[in-house]
Amino acid sequence: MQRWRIPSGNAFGRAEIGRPSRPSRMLSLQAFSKLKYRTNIAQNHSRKSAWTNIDYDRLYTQPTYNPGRQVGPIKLQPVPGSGRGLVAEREIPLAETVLLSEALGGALTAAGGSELRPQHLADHLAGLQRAGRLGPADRARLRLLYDGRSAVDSPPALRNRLSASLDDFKKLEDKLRRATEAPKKAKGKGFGAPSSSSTASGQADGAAIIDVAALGEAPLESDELLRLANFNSWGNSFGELGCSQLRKEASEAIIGIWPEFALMNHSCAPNTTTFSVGQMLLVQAVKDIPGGAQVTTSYLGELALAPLERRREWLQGSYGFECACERCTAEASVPSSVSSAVAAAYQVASSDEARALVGEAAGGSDRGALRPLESQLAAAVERLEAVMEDAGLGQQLRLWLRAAAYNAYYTRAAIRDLPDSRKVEGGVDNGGGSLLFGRGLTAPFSDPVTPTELAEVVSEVAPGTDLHLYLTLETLSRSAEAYPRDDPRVADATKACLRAHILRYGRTSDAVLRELLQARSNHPHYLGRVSLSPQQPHQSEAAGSLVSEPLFGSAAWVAASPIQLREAAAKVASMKASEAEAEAKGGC
Ligand SMILES: C[S@@+](CC[C@H](N)C(=O)[O-])C[C@H]1O[C@@H](n2cnc3c(N)ncnc32)[C@H](O)[C@@H]1O
Repeated sequence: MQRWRIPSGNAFGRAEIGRPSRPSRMLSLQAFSKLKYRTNIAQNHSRKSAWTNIDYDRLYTQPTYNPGRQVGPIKLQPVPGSGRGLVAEREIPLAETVLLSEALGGALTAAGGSELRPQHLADHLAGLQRAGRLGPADRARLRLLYDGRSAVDSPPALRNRLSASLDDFKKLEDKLRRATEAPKKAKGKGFGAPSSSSTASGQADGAAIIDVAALGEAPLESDELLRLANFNSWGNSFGELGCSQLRKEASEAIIGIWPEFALMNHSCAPNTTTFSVGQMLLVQAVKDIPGGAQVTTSYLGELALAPLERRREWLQGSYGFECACERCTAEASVPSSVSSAVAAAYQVASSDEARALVGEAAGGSDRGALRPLESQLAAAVERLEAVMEDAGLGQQLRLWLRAAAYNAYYTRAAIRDLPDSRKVEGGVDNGGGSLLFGRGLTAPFSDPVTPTELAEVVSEVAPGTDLHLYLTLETLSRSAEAYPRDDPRVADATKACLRAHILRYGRTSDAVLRELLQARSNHPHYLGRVSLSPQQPHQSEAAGSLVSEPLFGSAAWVAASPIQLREAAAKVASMKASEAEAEAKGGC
């Protein structure tokens, strides 16, 4: 489902990733184990027993450890307007595992950084089927998933599939095994529809029955496989950046269908995060999910940080539904002064001109060229803050709206903290006026929204995701560069960064969490993103050392988002090429 690519196009990417050569500065911070978040989560855990016996330290570090498929306290039930959805059977506390799922037929992998699309997966599954490695049980499981046809217009068999219960899913494998082992006996014993757990036999409530054997009998046609891959696949262009290093596995691109995960509906402010560990897909609760609430994921990737219209347009185009999640509904209800301020701020930061300027600055050209852009960004962000204040919006909604205009906040902060601009100002932490802002704004952290708060904005809409971890690491990098180590602002940024990692990895030990964080921060992908400064600090390191300068020593990043950075760099390259061409022509 998430087919987005944070870690991609990385010039420094390697398939095999070694261990960092020396510890990162940030990780020596004393405050680590005393963190409030960590303590809260630990208390939470001791209060409520986990439903699973997964040993997370082993899962994250040992490729041979496989706790097998685990389905948490969730059930499948009809959700008005969304077909079926997964619902918590009881409270699922923050940092608990919701699912650990195995890919149907096995996930498809490729060299790290590759872009694997649903078509690739459909071809892979077709190949498995030809080779006899996608048998009746797998085919039946696939045919229980949503394939883009609406429940209303579909034939009766499909309607049954749309209302199948998760309990049925849990027991399906057994039944399918029986059905395939003794086809004659099992034939006609169906896989039942209604959501009560008594449907395990498939004969409850007089509901129409799906013939299990028949469901898996016919081979899947290529168009059917593509539809299933389109609506149900999850993928990433790199395997989990921390785990793959600790497990000493290649961080490969991956795409697959994890059947239980494929039953999860989307929210623009989800309560879970999802990532692959080897071939398994792990879904973790990133909020306390009350019993009876829907368990949601985000299909958006980086678009979680885009305005309502863009998100809706993309979801409609990719998945065929209009999102009416809590966040979308709340954002749709704000006064037009607020929605136009969001759109304006987003537009300033996303324009081609802005990207080109930022890209040029990243390439080391004159920072002064950024001043007009920086003023525009400051004005746009301040206007948004003012109209939200005037409209008396609540804190939650303000966070969502800031997330929708995140590029503006982030680009503004990124430009402000460029090394050269600090030189112009005579030091970032002097509290003096900024030449770049020139409007009475003083120290960098005097913005209405501080960079650390900004990182927390991401945690409202993309908690525990690659995006969240990446951006909080960048924020920490910037703070560590800008302020003395014992400055409270560095401690704040550290907390935000650790919180992101804790949300993702959940019930792991401090020691392994620390290693995961360090592995991610030293990953070549991250360094690739932060190395566009003229100094290229990490390249000065001795040959053979994978990681030279830890992320936290570098403030050489400047992009509004990874995608923007990539696009900006491309734009600058093409502008330079045209200039060179024009010059060459002029010369002739
Ligand atoms: C991966 S499936 C999710 C499970 C699906 N609801 C089912 O019944 O099997 C994706 C499809 O679910 C529906 N869906 C997911 N999230 C939704 C949402 N927030 N609002 C409306 N429909 C949604 C859309 O039809 C989407 O294409």
